[in-house]
Amino acid sequence: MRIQVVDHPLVSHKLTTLRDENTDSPTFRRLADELVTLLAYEATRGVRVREVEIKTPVAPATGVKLETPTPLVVPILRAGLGMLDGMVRLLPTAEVGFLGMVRDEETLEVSTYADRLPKDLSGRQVYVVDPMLATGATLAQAIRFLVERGANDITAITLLAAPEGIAVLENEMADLEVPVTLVTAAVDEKLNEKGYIVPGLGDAGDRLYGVAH
Ligand SMILES: O=P(O)(O)OC[C@H]1O[C@H](OP(=O)(O)OP(=O)(O)O)[C@H](O)[C@@H]1O
Ligand SMILES: O=c1cc[nH]c(=O)[nH]1
Ligand SMILES: [Mg+2]
Repeated sequence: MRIQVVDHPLVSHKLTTLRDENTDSPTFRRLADELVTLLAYEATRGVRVREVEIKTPVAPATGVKLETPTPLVVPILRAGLGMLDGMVRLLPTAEVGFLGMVRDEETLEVSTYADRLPKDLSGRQVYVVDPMLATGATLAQAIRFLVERGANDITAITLLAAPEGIAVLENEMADLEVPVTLVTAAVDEKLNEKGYIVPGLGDAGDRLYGVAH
């Protein structure tokens, strides 16, 4: 698995406010949206394009257009929804598939409650977005679903990642033929005994949308 930590002062600046417990929900949503735009710019460096010939008002020119089928963006509900608009702003022609996944706060086991992915992802390039990579169980399961459907190039974009979760993902992805890239704004120190990222930002879904039961 290729890992890219986006090291940029604007990313660090926005992330600091995002982490702050005094940041309210509207500001949190705006910052998550702004951050994903910056991360997506880096994450889409490998987006597939094809050469095209065009004519400018002055002369013929060679350029590129996004290859078809265009990439699939997959937000993991709930918190991943906070990163969707920023992604499709950069990739307006992308299709969107949804995965609803939740981890049990006691056991940290993950269950999938919604699967609205295209049935056949053969040869597709997929960008999966979720702000938090904690134990890694959620992203590992999501990536397995995508590979089973035929995706052949997967990039996960997160705001924060824990070293423990990265290790789990690397282990899970070791025997996959499919290239997987992780793009994140920061790798934090550790997980606490409740599986929360330290220092982290708390529960991303709750901070975006309110406490869910
Ligand atoms: O790496 P893991 O240990 O699996 O944890 C990460 C997951 O936890 C959070 O979702 P949560 O289960 O809180 O659901 P929500 O988005 O509905 O709040 C987060 O958005 C990730 O999906
Ligand atoms: O710190 C964490 C870990 C998992 N999910 C979150 O929203 N926050
Ligand atoms: Mg949550």
